[in-house]
Amino acid sequence: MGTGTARPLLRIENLSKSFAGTKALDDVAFEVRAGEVMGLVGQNGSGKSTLIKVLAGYHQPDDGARAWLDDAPFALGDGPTAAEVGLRFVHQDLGLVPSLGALDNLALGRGYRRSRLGSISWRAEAEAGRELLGRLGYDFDLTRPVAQLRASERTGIAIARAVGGYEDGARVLVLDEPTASLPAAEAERLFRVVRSVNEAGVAVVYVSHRFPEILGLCDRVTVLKDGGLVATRDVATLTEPALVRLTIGRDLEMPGSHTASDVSSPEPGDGVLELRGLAGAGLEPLDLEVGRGQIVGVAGVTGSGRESVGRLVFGALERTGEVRVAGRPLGRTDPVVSLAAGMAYVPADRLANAAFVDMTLRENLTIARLRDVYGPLGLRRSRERDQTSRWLADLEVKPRDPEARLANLSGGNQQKVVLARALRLEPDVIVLDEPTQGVDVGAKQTIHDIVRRAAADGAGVLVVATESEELIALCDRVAVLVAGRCIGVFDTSTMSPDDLTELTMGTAVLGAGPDGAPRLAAAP
Ligand SMILES: Nc1ncnc2c1ncn2[C@@H]1O[C@H](COP(=O)(O)OP(=O)(O)OP(=O)(O)O)[C@@H](O)[C@H]1O
Repeated sequence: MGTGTARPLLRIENLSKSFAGTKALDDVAFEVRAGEVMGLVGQNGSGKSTLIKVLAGYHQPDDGARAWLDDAPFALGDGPTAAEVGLRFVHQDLGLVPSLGALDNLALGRGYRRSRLGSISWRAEAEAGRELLGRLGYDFDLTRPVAQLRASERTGIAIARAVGGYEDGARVLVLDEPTASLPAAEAERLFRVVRSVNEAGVAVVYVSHRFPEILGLCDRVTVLKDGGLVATRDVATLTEPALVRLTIGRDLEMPGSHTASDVSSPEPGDGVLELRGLAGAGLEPLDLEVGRGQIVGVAGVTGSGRESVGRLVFGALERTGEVRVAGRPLGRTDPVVSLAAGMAYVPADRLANAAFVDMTLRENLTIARLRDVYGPLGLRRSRERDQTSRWLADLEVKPRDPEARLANLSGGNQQKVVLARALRLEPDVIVLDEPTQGVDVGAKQTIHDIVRRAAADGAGVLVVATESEELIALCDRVAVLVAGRCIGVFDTSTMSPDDLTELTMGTAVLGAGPDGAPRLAAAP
């Protein structure tokens, strides 16, 4: 935690922002004190990103908003002014060029250091880059394409680029869900980076749906709901349930433990999804079976092969081995073949791979199967709208308007629409890659319930996820990948999230204790 003082560094008052038909922010006040890490939380669509985008100058606020840095007023809604007063941003899309190394990415925006003759001074670049990333605790090859680095290292580069050498006047660093796609081990590393930036005198605004992070990292937290300010609290006075209550206005129900016994217990061999020697893209041959009514997870750190599994199963990546759906092998490696066989897939990067951002929610939802919204006179909009409205209500999507454009929804709400499209197909097999990434605590529970319901209705579900808590809460069994290889498929009823994290890091193995019960031991 930071060394927060009572002195306000950044202050915003009367901040409202209206979009056509939506008031994304309504008379919000927000303050960051010198030296502190300030959390910003709220349900999907509560206005967090809008607040950050107004600060960054991407959106103009409505009239009446006022802001100060160190008691000096400045205009909101203007990018150069934001940069000038010392506001720095790392957005969820880190804005890195994947094929370039850290040095080139650090130079993006500011330009390269040059010799007196005007040529790029690579030596100066390398020294400065090494020094800067070294201060944040990183030591990797600065010329290696960032696509080949760990996710936390990429985030580190984006942070290093944002704060520069600190000498260039960084006062407040805003991090928008920096750990959304980081597994626990890598998130820990990032926290150290955040702390070291903070200790160097830069205040931090930290946006996250992961409340343990907020409680562990922040000094204070501001909660938004429906565009309005709910509360600002010292985290020392809060517990996780209390923060949940402030955020969603109610307690979380205790997760109902999912058991496949809700439906007829699948017999061995009743696998609706069978993977036989599935391999490709960093994954060594994997055997796995998912029965009807079962939810099976895949865990692994970045680079373990986890990222490829969903796409390999669905046929979106070239694979070897066999994938069977309801006993029948999928002939070709082709998503069209997988869909026709009764498999639906929700990819992790929904915007790049699953969303038609310029289309309406109705179009996004029904596009995967139009036959049941077709009548003799063509597409029946009213039927489409009815179906869409039902799904939007079921998943608590905001706004509930089937004619809203997907681009205008908050990130978490976009995720729900993409998920609804897959579930609407009533598939035999559902493959979910990071199903609740960027989704708020309440919506996460809703999504888990819906996935459980789909399983109870007889689907087989494969969930690939970075969060151990999520896998333990949702799955019956979890396959753990380490360095491309599956080290075992574990029963989640005997395992804690920490056990699972340790297994993914290769620092523990699961053996049998004296009473025959599974127990963790250090890896040999
Ligand atoms: N460009 C836009 N046009 C219309 N409405 C928008 C636009 N951008 C955001 N909104 C709406 O403003 C509200 C706040 O969205 P915002 O993205 O700030 O939420 P958020 O708290 O960041 O959510 P998440 O946790 O899902 O990222 C939402 O109802 C969203 O649909």
